[in-house]
Amino acid sequence: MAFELRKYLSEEKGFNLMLGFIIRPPHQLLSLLSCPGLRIPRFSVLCAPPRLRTMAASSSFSELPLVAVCQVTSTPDKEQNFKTCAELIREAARLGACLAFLPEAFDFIARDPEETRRLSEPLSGNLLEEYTQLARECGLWLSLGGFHERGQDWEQTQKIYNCHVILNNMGSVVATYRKTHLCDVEIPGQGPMRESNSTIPGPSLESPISTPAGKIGLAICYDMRFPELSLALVQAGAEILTYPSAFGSVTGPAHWEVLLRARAIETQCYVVAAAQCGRHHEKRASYGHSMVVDPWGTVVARCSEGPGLCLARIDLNYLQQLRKQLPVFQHRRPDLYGNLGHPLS
Ligand SMILES: O=C(O)CNC(=O)[C@H](CS)NC(=O)CCC(=O)C(=O)O
Repeated sequence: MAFELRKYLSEEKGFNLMLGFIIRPPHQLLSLLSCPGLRIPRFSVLCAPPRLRTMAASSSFSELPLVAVCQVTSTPDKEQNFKTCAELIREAARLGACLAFLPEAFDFIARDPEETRRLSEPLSGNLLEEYTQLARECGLWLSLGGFHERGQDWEQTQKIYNCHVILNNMGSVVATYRKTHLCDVEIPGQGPMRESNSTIPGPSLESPISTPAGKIGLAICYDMRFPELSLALVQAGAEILTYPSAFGSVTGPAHWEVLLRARAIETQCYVVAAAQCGRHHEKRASYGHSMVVDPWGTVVARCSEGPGLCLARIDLNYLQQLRKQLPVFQHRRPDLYGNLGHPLS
């Protein structure tokens, strides 16, 4: 994959590339591609390792499903945001991804709750229709990480749901999850976050959804702070956990990577976190650092600064092997602390 991509970027796009290799236990070979001079769409690709065992088996590394993680700076301009996301999604399709992940608030980031309400749409609105067409045109599955959704109860409540939508490659909505933990926090230096001013918490968790890359468990941003949720999702069969985010610029450096890697290690899942980055408007900025973590806890792909995308291969054989070698789910003691993360009904 690295070489295909390298060839594509250097021959067709004329980019200068650096290729590096890092060898680390357990016998993983990381191939690193980085392209410092790129403008949008910019790539930072740290490819999931062609593990020696996988290489020895019949399936080759380049046959594993490839996923793309898109990083953007949403503003209140919905049309411009769509253009940026569409460009990244088309690039992901050209690079051979089967699934592209967009961050929370990929549709817009407003200046205040009033503007959030005004710009919101129902799932049956124009914006979702445009993404439906895009998914079809590109033949790509899409994780739309946090759509400001006018739900059934909009007329009474005048509040929205923060809705993670999965579209299949025909553009059909195959899963929705409405953010259950709302971010009402005040961190010095970051500006207050009062998500519940405009948003209603979702009523339920959703069963993981089968995709060409694996079974995806749905969550959003602040949800990553609640391991009970990730344990519930993995016990319901998740292989990939997703945390599309607009993470704060103060909590980001301290918590972002640590939380994502912890969720990956304790659930033995891949973790995909598409993030907002940079300044959205005068009052708000996000941390960025979109990444994919493998079930061992290794960051196998990460975006560089600014809008762009990164890619990773999902190796479910490796995941199964690791779960056998390190069987933490057989070692739990619910008699001592209850069954945190009940299986979903
Ligand atoms: O406001 C919107 O339009 C979309 N929603 C968000 O951006 C939400 C609520 S303000 N952001 C987070 O949950 C950040 C969590 C975070 O930063 C942390 O857990 O440290």
